[in-house]
Amino acid sequence: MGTDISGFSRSDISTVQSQPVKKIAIFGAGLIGGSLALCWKGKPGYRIVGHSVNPKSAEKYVALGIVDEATTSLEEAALDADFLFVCVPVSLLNDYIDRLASLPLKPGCIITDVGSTKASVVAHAERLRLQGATFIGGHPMAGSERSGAEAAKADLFENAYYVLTPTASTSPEAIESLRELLQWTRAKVVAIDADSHDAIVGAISHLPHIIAVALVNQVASYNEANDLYRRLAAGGFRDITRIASGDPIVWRDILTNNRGVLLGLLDDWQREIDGFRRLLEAEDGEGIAERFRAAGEFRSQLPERRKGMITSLHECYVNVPDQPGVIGRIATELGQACINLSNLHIIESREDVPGVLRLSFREAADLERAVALIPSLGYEVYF
Ligand SMILES: NC(=O)c1ccc[n+]([C@@H]2O[C@H](COP(=O)([O-])OP(=O)(O)OC[C@H]3O[C@@H](n4cnc5c(N)ncnc54)[C@H](O)[C@@H]3O)[C@@H](O)[C@H]2O)c1
Ligand SMILES: O=C(O)C(=O)C[C@]1(C(=O)O)C=C[C@@H](O)C=C1
Repeated sequence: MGTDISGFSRSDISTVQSQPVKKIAIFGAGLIGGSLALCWKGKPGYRIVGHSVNPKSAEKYVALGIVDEATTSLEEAALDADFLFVCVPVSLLNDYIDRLASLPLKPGCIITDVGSTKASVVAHAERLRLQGATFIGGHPMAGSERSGAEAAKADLFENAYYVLTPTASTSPEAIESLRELLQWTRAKVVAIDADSHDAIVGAISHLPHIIAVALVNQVASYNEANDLYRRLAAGGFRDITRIASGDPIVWRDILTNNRGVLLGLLDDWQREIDGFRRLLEAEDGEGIAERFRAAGEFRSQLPERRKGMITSLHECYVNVPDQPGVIGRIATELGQACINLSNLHIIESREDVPGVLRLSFREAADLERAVALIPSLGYEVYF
């Protein structure tokens, strides 16, 4: 098995587990791969193995507590994995999928990626016709201008959308299995086709990155003659340009991969800017105000991400057998003991397989009392 670089082991979790532990392999535990790993790390029933081509990075993944084990061997990471997340820059995705496809993979395993563009990787995996494995394209619609394992955060995806791009040949069972695993990210999982994904994400993510970078570079060129540009830059400039600090390689790959979509979007952008230019030339103040009104109205309809709302809850996990009435019994016993349960979530529910319940409480005292009560009902409880 993969080299446990730090000697860290999750045997504490696996010994109390009655169901088979699922192995999740993360190829490239940077900002996105590392944040995903943290969603499952330490949760009952999962073992997270990180892969990096660089031994120092693999060591860092373990030292930062992002994964249980890490290895520089692609084969070791992939061996027996139930889920394989390819989290490297877009230009490397097809190559990783080729290499994974050439390895002895666990029958029924799911390979997915997190790339910001979907059409090319989905078409590539489709052409490859993986033996015994299913590829499902994925893209969490959350991120940051930071990069690397140090920037990874367990709550990065909370309440964000997580797009899956299955094709007509993807089995519904495989989609469901991936959806179920992604529940731990607390993202809202949606499925759309890869081409629509690239068209939409081109407009709401890739084009804004180009605009931010162009604007920063325009101002930087004025600043060469006068440092006051930089020093006076305030909230407006910072707000619109935060994303210009994104990782150059990650963004090089995204933009070149979505080139066709972006060239069309840049034509539209040029028309939009030309429209502004005409309003200014005509000194059409009302026209300008109207553009602001329309933009403000659309912007006010953007979905609000209520991040951090759920993480303030106190939670525990309970192993439950696959028997009718068990969930109701636990909820009733907690109610009778006046323990306020704020949420109950079934993490795993398949015929003949024990399930895991996630119980959430607003008050730490309620959690403590539940943890004391539940073992007396005959169920294992852990955090
Ligand atoms: N940054 C974002 O906001 C964001 C959001 C959603 C999805 N994505 C996508 O996620 C993927 C990873 O991006 P990230 O932001 O986590 O970047 P990152 O730089 O934080 O992580 C990239 C990972 O890939 C590895 N890697 C880089 N070059 C490599 C190479 N030549 N060979 C092997 N491994 C290599 C790095 O070691 C690192 O682990 C990209 O495909 C990106 O499009 C990014
Ligand atoms: O918040 C940021 O910094 C991001 O750039 C995140 C962002 C985006 O454009 O919204 C960037 C790339 C993605 O693939 C998904 C999300």
